[in-house]
Amino acid sequence: MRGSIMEKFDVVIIGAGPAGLGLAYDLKQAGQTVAVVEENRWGGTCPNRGCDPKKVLMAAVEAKLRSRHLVGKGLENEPEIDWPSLMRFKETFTEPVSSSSRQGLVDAGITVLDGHAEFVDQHTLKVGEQRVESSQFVIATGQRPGRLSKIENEALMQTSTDFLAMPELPKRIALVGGGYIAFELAAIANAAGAEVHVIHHNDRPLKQFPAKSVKQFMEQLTKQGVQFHLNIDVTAIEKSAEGMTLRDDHQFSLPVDQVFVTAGRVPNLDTLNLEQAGVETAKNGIMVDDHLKTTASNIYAMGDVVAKAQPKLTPVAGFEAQYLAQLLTHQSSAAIAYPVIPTVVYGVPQLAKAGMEVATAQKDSQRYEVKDLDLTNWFTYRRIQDPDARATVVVDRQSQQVVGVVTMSSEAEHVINDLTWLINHGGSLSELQRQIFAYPTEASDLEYLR
Ligand SMILES: Cc1cc2nc3c(=O)[nH]c(=O)nc-3n(C[C@H](O)[C@H](O)[C@H](O)COP(=O)(O)OP(=O)(O)OC[C@H]3O[C@@H](n4cnc5c(N)ncnc54)[C@H](O)[C@@H]3O)c2cc1C
Ligand SMILES: NC(=O)c1ccc[n+]([C@@H]2O[C@H](COP(=O)([O-])OP(=O)(O)OC[C@H]3O[C@@H](n4cnc5c(N)ncnc54)[C@H](O)[C@@H]3O)[C@@H](O)[C@H]2O)c1
Repeated sequence: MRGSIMEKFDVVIIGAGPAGLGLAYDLKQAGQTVAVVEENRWGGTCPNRGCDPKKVLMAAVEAKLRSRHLVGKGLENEPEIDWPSLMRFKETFTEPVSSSSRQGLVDAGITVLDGHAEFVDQHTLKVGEQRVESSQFVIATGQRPGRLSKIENEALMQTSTDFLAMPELPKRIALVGGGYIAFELAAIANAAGAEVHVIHHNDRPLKQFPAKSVKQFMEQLTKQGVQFHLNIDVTAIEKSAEGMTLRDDHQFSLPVDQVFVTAGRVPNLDTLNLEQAGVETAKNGIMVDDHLKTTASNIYAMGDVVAKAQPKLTPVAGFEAQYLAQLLTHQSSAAIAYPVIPTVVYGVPQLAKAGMEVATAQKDSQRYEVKDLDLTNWFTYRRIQDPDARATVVVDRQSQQVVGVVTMSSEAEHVINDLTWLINHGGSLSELQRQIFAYPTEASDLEYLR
């Protein structure tokens, strides 16, 4: 059966995550006819099973660990995390997301299509039994957790989505793969009382950050109780009466109750029938040019599904949506130009970075100065008794502009936003001394970054 054909749209967006939703509203406001297709929860990864629920759980972790640092210094006890109650609190955020995201589109006059989208040809999409025609398409289908198919009984491994919806906290947890997600989920489960193991296949977990900073970060998490197992290639999971045991091909054997795969995410492109539309892909996503156009002239892609050098994050997806809104409404024809993008690994402490890699600066020491600062005794960090607070700042010797930062502390999310703003505005460290920041805060401390 050919299926019914809907009206022809100006733009059809596939995927209702932060990228898809942002673009849909902007195009509609500019007078275009727009449809959005979603096969799962409206709102996408970030508010349903990513950033937002994770950060809600992190609020309890922050309260607990920050209290721990002040026991005997004004506080008597460290609070305990009640997992079921924390999850109920999290659900007050996640539960309404899908229906309110969908309804928001309907209220704005945007057509919503529930179901899996796949291309029939360059101008036609199939959503269930419906065929949808459009002048232009935008693919914003995001990523999903990658699997480790070579591991025996791999199906026993759960994903970050399962973790963020766990009604009960298992006693012993293993996370296989040491990236952003593993470190954050480890910090949460450990603070909530589980025995937590992070297993990584080489000696460079969190490889996006300098090895020295990752070592300092791991030392903090190890002191809290997280157990790291480096250079271990898990090859099998055996189910037993007590739970399950992870093994490698050598001596490694680890009994746990639940295992999560945290070994990277893969782009959602394999079931889109992209070859029918002439859209080419690379290993890490859909190939686009510097206008986010795919190899098909009327099809664009944005957000996590794109093969790109930039980190795959919500504000990057939002930035690309804003860019495409300008391009598709002919308000701009310029190539996309990303600002410096900050990233944070959440926990207590947090590890954050922005701008030039420290290793790149170290290779050109004539041009760049790398300042390594121990912030632990600065007022901000002493006040909250942060056990270890650090910053590495890269400065261009000639212009004195700050070009890169890595920082670890309980305040790192704020420090990195302040310094990313400085980097993007070509500011120097002395610029910070000419500002009046509210005192005493982490921002007013920045004048000591000399
Ligand atoms: C555990 C976790 C924590 C994270 N924490 C952070 C964080 O702290 N900060 C941060 O910036 N980023 C974080 N991220 C990343 C962030 O969630 C993503 O960068 C962001 O959601 C990308 O937005 P997107 O719109 O490109 O894709 P998504 O949000 O993934 O949305 C894509 C949508 O497309 C739908 N879809 C896919 N295929 C089809 C199809 N064929 N037909 C119809 N619909 C389809 C999907 O169901 C999904 O709803 C985290 C991710 C995870 C998993
Ligand atoms: N705070 C944040 O901003 C945040 C938080 C979570 C996720 N994210 C986004 O989601 C993305 C995916 O996160 P992620 O942690 O899944 O991926 P990741 O790419 O950050 O880390 C996965 C790690 O697993 C390792 N690995 C791969 N195969 C393995 C194996 N067989 N055994 C052990 N280790 C293995 C990889 O070497 C890699 O270091 C991030 O890159 C980021 O874009 C961002």
